Amino acid sequence: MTPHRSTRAAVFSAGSWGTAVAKILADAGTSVIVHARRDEIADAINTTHRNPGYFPDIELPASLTATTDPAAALAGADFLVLSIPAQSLRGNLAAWAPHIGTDTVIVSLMKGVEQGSHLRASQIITEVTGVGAERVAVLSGPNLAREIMDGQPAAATIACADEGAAHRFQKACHTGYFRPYTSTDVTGCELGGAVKNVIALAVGIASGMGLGHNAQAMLITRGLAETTRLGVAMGADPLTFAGLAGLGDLVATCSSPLSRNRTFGTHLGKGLSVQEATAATRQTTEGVKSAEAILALARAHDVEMPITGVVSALLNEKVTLGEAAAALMQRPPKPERCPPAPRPRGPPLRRLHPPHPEVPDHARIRAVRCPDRRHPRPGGVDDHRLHPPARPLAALEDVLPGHVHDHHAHRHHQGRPHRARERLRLPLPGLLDPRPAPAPDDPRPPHRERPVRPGRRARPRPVRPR
Ligand SMILES: NC(=O)C1=CN([C@@H]2O[C@H](COP(=O)(O)OP(=O)(O)OC[C@H]3O[C@@H](n4cnc5c(N)ncnc54)[C@H](OP(=O)(O)O)[C@@H]3O)[C@@H](O)[C@H]2O)C=CC1
Ligand SMILES: O=C(CO)COP(=O)(O)O
Repeated sequence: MTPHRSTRAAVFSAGSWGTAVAKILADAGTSVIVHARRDEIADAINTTHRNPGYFPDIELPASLTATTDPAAALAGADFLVLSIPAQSLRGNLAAWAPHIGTDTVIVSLMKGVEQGSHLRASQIITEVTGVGAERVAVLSGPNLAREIMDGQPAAATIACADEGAAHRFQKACHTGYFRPYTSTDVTGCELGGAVKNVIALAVGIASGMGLGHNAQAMLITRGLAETTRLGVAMGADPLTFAGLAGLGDLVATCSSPLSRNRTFGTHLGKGLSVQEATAATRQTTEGVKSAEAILALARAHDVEMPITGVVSALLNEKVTLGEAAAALMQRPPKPERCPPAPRPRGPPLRRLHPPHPEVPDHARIRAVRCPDRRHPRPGGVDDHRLHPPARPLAALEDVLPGHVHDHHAHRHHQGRPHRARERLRLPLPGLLDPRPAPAPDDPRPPHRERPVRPGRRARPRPVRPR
């Protein structure tokens, strides 16, 4: 926490999080210049040391200055800190790229996935600027900007393929109230930040519908499970999702009324249309724009994300609130965590994991396959790719056409009415169908045990993919 004014950071955006991170950096002793897109905001920061657009009541450090000129902001910058809406990153960055220095480390604060390309911010940065992964970092964690502006303690994770770059930014933003940790798991940190926004929408919806803390905790916990599944499939370290950028951010966002995503969800849960909820929201709500892109990633990686699926369907106004809740609750029963998976037969893993520059091939394969098949996979994640769900997701398939990849249903139910599907077609009597969840169509118990001969110890039998 030693002052180091010789370190320079250019923060691109004078929005909520950009302003808060600029303040953190300045308080940590870094020399900071903010790039605002509006003259009046830049002028106010320079003259009154306040940001009237976002935090009119908070005095900013006097050392913090602002400009609307990207070249001036980027001159001599050690760090370019980006904090604009993820969907607007590509176009803006293309205009700023010529001014980025050859040694400048680019730090993304953004928690969204681009529509159409389905890329995360760090990938867009690499693509647009041509800068190598060793110079692209992300900062993510439970960081509600308002609390940080009030000087309340918080922590975050800075991830970069180059640990040295992460350490340098850690030093540049470490203050008495902000404690950054480092990591090399860029994919995991970014996915944790992007998917939690969608889960926060779901929790907000539940809260707006008047559902209680049990329901909200269920969404948080199962939301974490589906985030981890996607992350592991994309080469992330499962343990990242137990950290600040995973569970930490998920809990903060899903439980705080300060969260824009949770608040947007609450509006929907109270019966506002998507259009009305958008009109009631002034600031960036990344989950609304990212839900469909995240679902597309889930499909591409053959991962189940039922909560993201229903949120996306609600945002597209394809289902009602009651149908969405029923679709989640009437999914066929399954174990909370899948047991150790056998070595997968069928298509090689390589086909399911398209190469990615950030993750060496051997690491990707190690992340999902334990060399000793008697042991759980690292992190014990219930990973649909290696252990397909015992029963189909037919209930969800009806409300989310095309989402569910259901090998079991294809094998066993072709040409026959599906009980779960039939059930959903019935008009829902209330918010939730009070009838019991559909009985499994598969008469086999989830895990058959072999009869054990006296004197011999039972050994687990490899589970056949269904
Ligand atoms: N707020 C928070 O607590 C946190 C936010 N984040 C993430 O930070 C990112 C930014 O969010 P946040 O600061 O909250 O958003 P805000 O809505 O508060 O601010 C957005 C900023 O981006 C600018 N902006 C908006 N649209 C465009 C555009 N099309 N082109 C260029 N600039 C634009 C705005 O300028 P103007 O004021 O002129 O409209 C403003 O400076 C998001 O990805 C979010 O998920 C991450 C952690 C915490
Ligand atoms: O990312 C955040 C907290 O970590 C902010 O969440 P919202 O964008 O939902 O306000």
